[in-house]
Amino acid sequence: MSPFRSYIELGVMPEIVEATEEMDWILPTNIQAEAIPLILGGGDVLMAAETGSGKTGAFCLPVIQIVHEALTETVKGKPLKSSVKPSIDTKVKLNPFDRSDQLAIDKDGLICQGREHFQWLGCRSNIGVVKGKFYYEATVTDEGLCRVGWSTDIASLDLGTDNNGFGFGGTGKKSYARQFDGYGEPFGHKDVIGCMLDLDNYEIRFSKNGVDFGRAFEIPQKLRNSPFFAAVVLKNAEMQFNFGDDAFTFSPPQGFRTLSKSTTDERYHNIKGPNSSSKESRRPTHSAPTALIIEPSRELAQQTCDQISLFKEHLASPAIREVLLVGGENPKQQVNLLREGVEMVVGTPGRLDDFISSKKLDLSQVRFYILDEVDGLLAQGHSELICQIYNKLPKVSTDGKRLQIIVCSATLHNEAVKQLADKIMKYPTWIDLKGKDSVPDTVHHVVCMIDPTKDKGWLNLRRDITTDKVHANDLIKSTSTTPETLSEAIKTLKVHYLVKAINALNMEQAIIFCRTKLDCDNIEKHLIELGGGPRAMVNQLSCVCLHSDRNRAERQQNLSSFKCGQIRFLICTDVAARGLDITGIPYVVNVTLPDEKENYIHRIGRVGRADRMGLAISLISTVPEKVWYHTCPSRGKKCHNTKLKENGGCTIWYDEVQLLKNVENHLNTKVATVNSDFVVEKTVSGEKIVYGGKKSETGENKGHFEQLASTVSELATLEKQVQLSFLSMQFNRR
Ligand SMILES: Nc1ncnc2c1ncn2[C@@H]1O[C@H](COP(=O)(O)OP(=O)(O)OP(=O)(O)O)[C@@H](O)[C@H]1O
Repeated sequence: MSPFRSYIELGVMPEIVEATEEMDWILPTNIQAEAIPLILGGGDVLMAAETGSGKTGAFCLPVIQIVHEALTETVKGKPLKSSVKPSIDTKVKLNPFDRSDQLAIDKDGLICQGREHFQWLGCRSNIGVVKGKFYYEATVTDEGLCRVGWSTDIASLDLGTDNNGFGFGGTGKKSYARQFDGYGEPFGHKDVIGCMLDLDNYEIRFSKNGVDFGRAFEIPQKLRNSPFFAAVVLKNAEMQFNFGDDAFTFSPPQGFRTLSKSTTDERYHNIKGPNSSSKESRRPTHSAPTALIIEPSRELAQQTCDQISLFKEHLASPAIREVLLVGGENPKQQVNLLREGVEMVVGTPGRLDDFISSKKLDLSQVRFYILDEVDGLLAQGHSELICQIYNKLPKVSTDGKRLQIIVCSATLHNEAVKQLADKIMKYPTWIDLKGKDSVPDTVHHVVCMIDPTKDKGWLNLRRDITTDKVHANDLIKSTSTTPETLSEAIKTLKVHYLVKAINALNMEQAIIFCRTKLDCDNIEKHLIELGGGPRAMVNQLSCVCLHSDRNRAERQQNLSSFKCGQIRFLICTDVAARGLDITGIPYVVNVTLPDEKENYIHRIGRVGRADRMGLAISLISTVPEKVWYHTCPSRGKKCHNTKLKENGGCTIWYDEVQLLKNVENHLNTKVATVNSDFVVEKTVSGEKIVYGGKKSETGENKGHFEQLASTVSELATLEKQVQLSFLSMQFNRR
């Protein structure tokens, strides 16, 4: 798709476009150009795109638009729209209003998919028949368990488990009233099952790949006046249906007709469906949002919430109300806000879990379930919560719209995400701009190897630099080269090298990532001793910390003073690795590599955003470092157990050389090395790159306008040629 389509062309409403223009978003980014139409079109979407590529806008813009449209209709009391109106539809399809919640049906109503491993999910056709002899075909399009057949409209969706439905299952069994008897033969992937209903002789039979197995059931007397519908039930399987609109794979037996050719007097419409004629004005339900967005950190949730309030700025009344539900905020205030009414909720897992389980948040109206930084949420252990929330969401809303699920991240390429998508998403579209996790070309990243066997400087630094006390019980001797001594040496050298890098590159601002909260605190302490710290705003080393031991107010305050440039250095744990968007930050320093390679990509992606250039430097120890790994109940509070984890303690040996290899393998690239003088001379077209500056200014890449320039000039030349040839034709005619 061309990256030059405007927001209007993508279908975004003018009021929202006005807001994007005020933010200087002239054209959609590539991910926005791909995702917006898909979301507006009602699809489930998995968005994989580099850090800083504009994913927040890609999901927020279309969701806000749909939420606003729905709200306007609700408040004005317009008739509820329905994408499928079973009572008037003349085409035979699977009925989305007569199915198990989690069963997915494609838009044509001919394919259905159940992804539950432990639960049967069923569905029936929208049109049934009351007389005649009918045939349809069902093909197994994905391995799994399935039963097809015929049932009345009051039968259980778990076909064949009550007195109103007749099924034939893949294990070669027919079932009625929960009685499973051998019949025909087993079937599976790619087999075509013919389902025959004979209401002249009151019998049901089945065929497999054209082989008729003969009578399976005699329809009992009490059901002979009931309408019969095509029915299916699946367990982690998929089936495709042909009710006769397409040519059958195997011809129906003599005398049987297709369901789609049934006549009006033979037909019976399933009345289950949305109330398509309600004109009653409805007020939005309190505490019941239309969109639910989950973010892995409070800061990111706040940021997304702020973006929503910018995007909705010019939307006419009724106004969309967004509520932030994160820990550290007063829950009473949050409850009050919800009670006033809410359309969009942005929250973090813990607080959302609290509010949902205590029924303070009503999920009955949710139409959009959005998992931002989904792999991060899964890595934090929230897979179960995500599924629990999903199970509570309505799969079709009161106005007949299906639940849409959107997940995104710069690092979507992992098995856990795929498994989650299989479980909860319905025919999702993958938007994968690169096909693998990658680093944007605006982000340069280098490593500086630190070898304590060569750099003995740590001996003199020990008294000035506080380390994490992992070696409090070890004998650290200047003369020894034991792993413990080298590990302690590296802890000291890392802090020293950090300050060296800051000075060498004359860093205006940087985000400094540490592995633990304690490391953050120790570095802050050291920078304060050097004259910096939170209160030394004008100092070269002014800094603040951001990690989960700091209270919400301090975290907010620290982030905002860093964002507005009052403070030069933000020292943080991986709590700030993902999503935080601060334009123009020139540098990231990884004092220690993260243990998850994905977080390396997210951390370094805090620079090189919104068309700016950025440099990430990782300090890598050439020797193993012994670090805290608290598994104790207190999670490290007052824990001094320096024994290794395998010996019942709370430490591990950390191997950064291996971690670097993992990152390099994942990105399929070698990360460049810099010396301890930190001279990083990157030039493009002879010009030195200014980190923090605009990419287009450095000449490395051109912005949208510059990219368009050559096309525009080509068009101008073409237009001139056309005009000249037109004039010459006119001239020659005379
Ligand atoms: N169409 C646009 N034109 C100009 N700037 C944009 C556009 N879309 C987004 N941006 C800017 O790009 C920056 C990055 O956007 P965003 O935070 O959505 O990235 P992301 O893809 O979510 O990154 P991450 O993976 O790190 O979370 C933001 O500063 C945002 O304002």
